[in-house]
Amino acid sequence: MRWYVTSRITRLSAVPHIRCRSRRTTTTPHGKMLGEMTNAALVPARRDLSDAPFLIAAQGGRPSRTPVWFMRQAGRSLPEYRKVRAGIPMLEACLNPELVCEVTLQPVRRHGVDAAILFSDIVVPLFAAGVDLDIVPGTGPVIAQPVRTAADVAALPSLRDEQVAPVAEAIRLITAEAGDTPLIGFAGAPFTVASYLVEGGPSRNHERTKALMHGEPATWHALLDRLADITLGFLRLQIDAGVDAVQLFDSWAGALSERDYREFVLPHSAKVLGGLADAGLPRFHFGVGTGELLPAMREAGADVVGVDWRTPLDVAARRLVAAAPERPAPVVQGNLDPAVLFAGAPAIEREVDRILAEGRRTGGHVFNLGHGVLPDTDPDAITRVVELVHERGVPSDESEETDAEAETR
Ligand SMILES: Cc1c2[nH]c(c1CCC(=O)O)Cc1[nH]c(c(CCC(=O)O)c1C)Cc1[nH]c(c(CCC(=O)O)c1C)Cc1[nH]c(c(C)c1CCC(=O)O)C2
Repeated sequence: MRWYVTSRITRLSAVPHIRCRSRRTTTTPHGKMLGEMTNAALVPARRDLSDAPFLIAAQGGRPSRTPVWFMRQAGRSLPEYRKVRAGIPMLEACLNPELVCEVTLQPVRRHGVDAAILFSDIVVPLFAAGVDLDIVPGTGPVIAQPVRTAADVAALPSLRDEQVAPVAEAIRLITAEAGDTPLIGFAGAPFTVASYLVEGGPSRNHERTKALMHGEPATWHALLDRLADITLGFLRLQIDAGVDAVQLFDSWAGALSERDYREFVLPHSAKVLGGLADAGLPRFHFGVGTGELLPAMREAGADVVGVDWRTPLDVAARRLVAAAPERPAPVVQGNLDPAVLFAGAPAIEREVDRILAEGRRTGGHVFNLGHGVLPDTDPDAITRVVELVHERGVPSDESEETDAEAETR
């Protein structure tokens, strides 16, 4: 039981720079909050966002402008984030609805991005389920007792909805405040979450993870199956609470060969993404260094494939078309190198123009970085990218055939 989360909410309500206010009795224990939430009368109607460029592009339509948002847009690059987070541990922040709402909306207010992404972390559902872990500043998630045996896997707790009720509450606050800006929900994919659980923390080579995968495949598949269930449940809760799209982060999948990805990872990510198909929301799927995996990641059930800066967007689109010529032209997301934001205005303009041109030769483009915003990034550089994308990312000319369309002909 982590009642401190709710008691902290009460204190935060008195802090003037938090704009998001819960109208619910925030001191209510989680169990009671769930009781209230499952009452259909309290669930707000989903917003009509049919004109939102982000959702139109994600569905392969032609938006009025190229939509843009940034992975890790909420976070340490923003002084207003550092101010509200001061003294509050990361996981505690992620389970505080008012704070989550505030931090999620900060980059929307400042930069004018076309989508908000829920402020959370890939280990939040594990933490909420009772796994002993922490997010250590400058390091990332650290697991007290790494999961390495069949007995460890069997001992993993399941996730009950009431344990992440503060996340659902945060989503309701955000969607009430966000006007016509779509909200992206997210979760870590089974492989990337497993990597933290097995290694015990961040890892360069993922050697223990790969040892389990190859050495004890039955234990590996049991672990990923458990994680797929937790991830699917967490994303379903987010969808029920009102998110407008979801992104599955398989950040470290690029460490795998395509063969290993297909055998050891794809079926479990497909369980998650396939399990959300009936919701009818765009599903984004992203990893770093995944140039060789893009078709397999799409096959796992992605509507939009995220691409890091190593693979040009038009090349990515051609690979996706070649692998699945019968499918609609692929929609891609990306892929400005986050380090370019440190390179000054001329370099930023040049790179934005190049990426917009490459994005026109795909079935649809959602502008983003190739990975998350780095903590020391100048926020003005981010705002400038948004302005440039909105000014120059005109919709592709209807008469102009994209490379992807030409290949599908
Ligand atoms: C691998 C991964 C993690 N977390 C996440 C991933 C997948 C995405 C990716 O590849 O970047 C997902 C994540 N984590 C966070 C978000 C926020 C939403 C957004 O604005 O995109 C998202 C989408 C907040 C966060 N998650 C974390 C922070 C920093 C903590 C802080 O501000 O104190 C934020 C804003 C902590 C975290 N959590 C994790 C790392 C590597 C770190 C950074 C550690 C550090 O450098 O301090 C694990």
